[in-house]
Amino acid sequence: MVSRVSKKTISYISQSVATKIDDQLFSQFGFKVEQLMELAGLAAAQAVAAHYPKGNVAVLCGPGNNGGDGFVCARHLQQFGFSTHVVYPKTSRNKLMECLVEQCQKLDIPVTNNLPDLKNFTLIVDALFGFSFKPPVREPFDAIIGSILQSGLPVFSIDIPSGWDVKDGPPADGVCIRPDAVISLTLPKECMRDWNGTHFVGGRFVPASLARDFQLSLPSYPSFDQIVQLAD
Ligand SMILES: NC(=O)C1=CN([C@@H]2O[C@H](COP(=O)(O)OP(=O)(O)OC[C@H]3O[C@@H](n4cnc5c(N)ncnc54)[C@H](O)[C@@H]3O)[C@@H](O)[C@H]2O)[C@H](O)CC1
Ligand SMILES: [K+]
Repeated sequence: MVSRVSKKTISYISQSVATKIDDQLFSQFGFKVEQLMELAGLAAAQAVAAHYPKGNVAVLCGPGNNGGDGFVCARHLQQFGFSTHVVYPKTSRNKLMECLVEQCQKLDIPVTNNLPDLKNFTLIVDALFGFSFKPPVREPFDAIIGSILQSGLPVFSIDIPSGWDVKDGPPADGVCIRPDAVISLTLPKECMRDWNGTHFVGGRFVPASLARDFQLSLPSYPSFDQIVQLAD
């Protein structure tokens, strides 16, 4: 059972604060992106495993670090006994992403540019875009999101439902993910203020001094838990 934390006790942060926190974690606190991505992806996998029965999961991975979280999540879900398939429409030439692809392939997790036939899947994990998304969705992602909406499958979004404006949330008429559940990393972004669906928080790595500097109210994680679930 994942511990509950009231949404009223934690901060909601802007795109620029989220970016500055990341920059400080790397430049002032000695972290490598791989370390934070591994913790973020593991937290996402734990939230999926807590909320859904084992099944056949298609993990949509975008070209940035949100996509990186998705690769890590797919790998951990496979270890947890889920069957996972990564959809990676736009290959990044950066070394970290190449290693993440190889790690999944060596675990016999298929990594394809295109969507597989979704009729045999039970869940979609959305790791297309996170807090650096700038609307509107550009191709080929618009068609992919359209297919996901048509599939009717439940979607679990990592950090931000893809296609949502990081501040203002879902576009009135644009293509975007309509999630069943979300995990916010570090803290929820502003677009999540009015979200009343299932909402986890993970990313238990922010040093207390950084939280003080940014006046962040972080969730109080119990014991050695890596995720909490928000309640009213
Ligand atoms: N401290 C933390 O919480 C950590 C969070 N992590 C994850 O990192 C993402 C943010 O990653 P970033 O690389 O900055 O950007 P994104 O992955 O959000 O997306 C950028 C990527 O997407 C392309 N893009 C942007 N807008 C569009 C568009 N309209 N259409 C198509 N493509 C678009 C852009 O070109 C980039 O390539 C955060 O959300 C967390 O998930 C870290 O893993 C660790 C620390
Ligand atoms: K996402």
